[in-house]
Amino acid sequence: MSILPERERSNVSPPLLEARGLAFNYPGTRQNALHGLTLSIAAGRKTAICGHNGSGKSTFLLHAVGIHRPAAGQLLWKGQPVSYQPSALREWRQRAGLVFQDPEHQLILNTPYEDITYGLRNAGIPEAEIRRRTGAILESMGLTALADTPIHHLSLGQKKRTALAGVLVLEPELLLLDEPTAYLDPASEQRLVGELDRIHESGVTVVMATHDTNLAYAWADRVLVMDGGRCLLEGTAEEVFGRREDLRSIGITLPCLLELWEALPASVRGSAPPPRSTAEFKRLLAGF
Ligand SMILES: Nc1ncnc2c1ncn2[C@@H]1O[C@H](COP(=O)(O)OP(=O)(O)OP(=O)(O)O)[C@@H](O)[C@H]1O
Repeated sequence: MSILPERERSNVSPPLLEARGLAFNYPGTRQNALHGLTLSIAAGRKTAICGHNGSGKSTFLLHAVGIHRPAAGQLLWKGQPVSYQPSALREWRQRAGLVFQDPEHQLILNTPYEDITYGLRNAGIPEAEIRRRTGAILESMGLTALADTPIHHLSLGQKKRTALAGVLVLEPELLLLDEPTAYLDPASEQRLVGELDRIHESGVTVVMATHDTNLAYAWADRVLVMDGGRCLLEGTAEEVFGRREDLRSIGITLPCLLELWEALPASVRGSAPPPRSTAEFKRLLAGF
């Protein structure tokens, strides 16, 4: 099956991050985790990367912050090939931050305060500035009261927010999150999505890898679909989720809202574009 990635059409400036033909396999494995992966992350947008287990989403994110290095192909940052020299890597990881799926893999110190300050100390930021930035990020993430609580006493949602704070405090241009809502209850998920929207509104480009097509459809303005280490579809949420047969053929479920919308008689749907949220759905139905 061949579904070619759609080209970025509207952006004249180069993408913030671009992967061209990346190939990668883990030591001791035969199958390529990335297999000619070509995709672009547009600056200033909210991008969701969808794909089922093992499609290569996490492996791409690890390339996006220079933790893995491709065996073939190239990564470009603002149109320039990235460098793997130690000083360039350090700078790259301040501009692009990754929040891991499991906060246990990210949080290494004893308390949120210690963990959040760790990255700033490594970056050589003066102590007064460390205190100012850490206080501000703890406040904005609702973690001030937990600043000195042992990490192992925090709930999963609090650990996830701490891991996110530790990345945000470095003021990245690009924030990447691997399955940020996994295992969160609906209220914690809603809170996290609200936080991601505020971060995006402050000018940060946000990318999340997720299995959850409902979330991707409601949240993202660009969606990429990966399968077998490649990017098969790339476009707006409407464009990508409009490719129903392509998605079904690789086992990706359509967002519930779209399924429901399509189940309505054409006379009810009229010419309105499909709703992106439950509230919008209700508003459209109330019009009939
Ligand atoms: N540390 C590792 N060692 C060996 N193989 C790995 C390792 N990590 C991932 N892989 C393999 O690489 C491929 C891509 O995995 P990856 O974790 O990138 O996919 P994913 O889309 O993020 O999956 P999931 O949604 O389950 O997290 C899979 O075949 C996986 O088994």
